[in-house]
Amino acid sequence: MTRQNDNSDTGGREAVRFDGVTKRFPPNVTALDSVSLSARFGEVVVLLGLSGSGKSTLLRHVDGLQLPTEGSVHVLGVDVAAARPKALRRLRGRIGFVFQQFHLVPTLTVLENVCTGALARLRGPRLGLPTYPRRIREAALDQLDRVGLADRAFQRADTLSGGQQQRVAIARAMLQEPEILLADEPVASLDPESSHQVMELIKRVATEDDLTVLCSLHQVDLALAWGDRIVGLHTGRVVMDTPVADIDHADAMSIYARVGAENVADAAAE
Ligand SMILES: Nc1ncnc2c1ncn2[C@@H]1O[C@H](COP(=O)(O)OP(=O)(O)OP(=O)(O)O)[C@@H](O)[C@H]1O
Repeated sequence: MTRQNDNSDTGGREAVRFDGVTKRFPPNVTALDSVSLSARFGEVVVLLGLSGSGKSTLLRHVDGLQLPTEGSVHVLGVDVAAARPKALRRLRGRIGFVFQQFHLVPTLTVLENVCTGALARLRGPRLGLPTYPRRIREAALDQLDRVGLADRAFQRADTLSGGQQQRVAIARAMLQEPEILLADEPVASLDPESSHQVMELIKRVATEDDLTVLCSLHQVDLALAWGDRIVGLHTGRVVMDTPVADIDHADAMSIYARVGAENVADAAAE
């Protein structure tokens, strides 16, 4: 599926834009410091940085879970801080999430877990697979097929491996037909092989669906293998914003070296 984007509400090809975003938490933490960046449709942007550098805070600004202390965030053409509750709800419906801990319901079947991705679009609670409309069940099965797990549809979610559970979580997110996918350390709990499989899948769905992905990672090799662009954060500042094609492993590692990172920031400012 290739989405035809209506660029009238997306400000051209930008799906996400941060302009001078600073986020402070009391009493004196600056989690984001004058962050400006943008992400285009279909682009996989990987956020790298030390623990505490601001990656999760940045992701939480995309769906308005947190609002900037200064600056602005535009997502799919919507000024997130200025959006009314209804507009914010609608915007959130266009954003999918994948988390480190998968957040599946362990006792439900794999297929029902995927179906829950449609809950925001359905009225009223759903208890049990038959309570979902047939078209949702079929679409969920299609998404499971896409992530290579259609044959596991009727197993309990907790009988799957970690890598498989994350693929189910991606199928659930994709059932929502999002335009943006936020992935907060999606492979942090996985072994190296499963990590590559999950990142390969994220890259594939992004390409197929013209989906914008913002994904925080701690593994430079995965960022280089599956990202289109790397944004490096260091104490809340963007110290690198570079297409993957233009950097090598050593360049990317400089994000983690305090002195190296500051040099990159200084060079970028010159
Ligand atoms: N709600 C909050 N209240 C106070 N401080 C916060 C809050 N959320 C984040 N912080 C602080 O903001 C800074 C950035 O945190 P954030 O979680 O964004 O980093 P991170 O790069 O995602 O780290 P990790 O890789 O460990 O997940 C940290 O100093 C953190 O303690």
